[in-house]
Amino acid sequence: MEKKITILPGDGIGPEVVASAVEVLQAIETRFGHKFELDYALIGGAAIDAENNPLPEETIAKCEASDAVLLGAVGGPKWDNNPSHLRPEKGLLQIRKHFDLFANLRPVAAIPSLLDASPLKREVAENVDLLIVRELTGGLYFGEPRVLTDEHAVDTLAYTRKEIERIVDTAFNLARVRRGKLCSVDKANVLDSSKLWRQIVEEKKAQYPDVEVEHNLVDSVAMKLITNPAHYDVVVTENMFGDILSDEASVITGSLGTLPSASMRSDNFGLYEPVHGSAPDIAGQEKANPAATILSAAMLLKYSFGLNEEAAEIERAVNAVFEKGLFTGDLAKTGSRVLSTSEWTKEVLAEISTPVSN
Ligand SMILES: NC(=O)C1=CN([C@@H]2O[C@H](COP(=O)(O)OP(=O)(O)OC[C@H]3O[C@@H](n4cnc5c(N)ncnc54)[C@H](O)[C@@H]3O)[C@@H](O)[C@H]2O)C=CC1
Ligand SMILES: CC(C)CC(=O)C(=O)O
Ligand SMILES: [Mg+2]
Repeated sequence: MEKKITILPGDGIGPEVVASAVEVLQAIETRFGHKFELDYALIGGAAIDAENNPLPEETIAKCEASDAVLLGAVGGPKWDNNPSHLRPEKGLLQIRKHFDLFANLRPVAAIPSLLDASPLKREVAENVDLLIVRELTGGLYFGEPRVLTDEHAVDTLAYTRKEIERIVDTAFNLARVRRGKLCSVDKANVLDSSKLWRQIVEEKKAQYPDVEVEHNLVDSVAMKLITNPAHYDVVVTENMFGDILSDEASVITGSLGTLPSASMRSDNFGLYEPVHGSAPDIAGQEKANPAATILSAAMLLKYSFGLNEEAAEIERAVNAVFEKGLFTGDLAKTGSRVLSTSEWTKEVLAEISTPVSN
């Protein structure tokens, strides 16, 4: 198969974890005989420094000419005091909006060999297999008006019926091919946008009689997600609620460095990125865990290219390295050996180039 992928390394640990994922994609090319044409472009702080624009036209053009996009992360203290139109995060929000990537899929599954790394008790973390479906192009991160003066600031949480319907349909369809359970998360006791959200989920229920639906308020979900995460199958929610809950869910696997994501629209085009940010505290030190980005590349192969066997091979290789007890610093136990980003990546590459013996 011949495909074009735009690579957006971004800032902080972004370039480090993306380099790992690119090596893994190249190993998959070799092993399975595909051709992935990779084209690099700027986003975030790196793009502000080079072009004074967090999302240059050239980056958009390259992504438009590709079949999928792989992104690292954006942001860092260097740009923290920039005006909002020159913030690295603005570039990320803009690219999601430009490509109408309304469905952010964030799977969180317990990894047996990491159960000791999780701060949760083994019996709480094991058997977790949930999918957060986060609305990504509306809600609090995009609503107008926005105002910022020294005396007054406004953010707006707004949704149209169409925006809610399409993310809710996506979540119902994912629930029916998983375990048939959907939890819609809102704040309908306070927010009118949540009242409409809940009403639409109720209306849609009849179209999906095979899916069991519950409504939960976001504050109690924040508690239940770490006291009883195995309760959840598919969780659908507003943009910022999903952002917060998915970082929280990283305690289930023990590190943000393990959680991948896919940002999709209705066709096969997608942008794939780890759930974590640019981690300035460990950037440039070879400390980052590249698993989340490597697993995001696996999601890319599966969702955008339909390469299920290749994606499964990446997941197998990552799990095999964990099972050998090989970890970067975020997951290593006190006193045990810590692998650098590139050492850990080499272990994954060795797994992929060694066909499994049965
Ligand atoms: N998608 C994106 O590009 C995102 C960008 N950001 C930006 O990133 C910057 C830093 O934000 P933070 O709140 O610190 O969140 P963060 O996710 O970058 O880091 C939070 C903590 O997790 C650790 N961590 C994150 N990824 C890791 C990995 N792969 N391996 C090992 N440890 C890892 C970091 O070292 C840090 O202690 C900010 O500028 C923020 O705006 C934050 C979230 C998402
Ligand atoms: C710019 C932010 C919304 C990025 C973020 O935290 C995320 O998408 O997880
Ligand atoms: Mg986030």
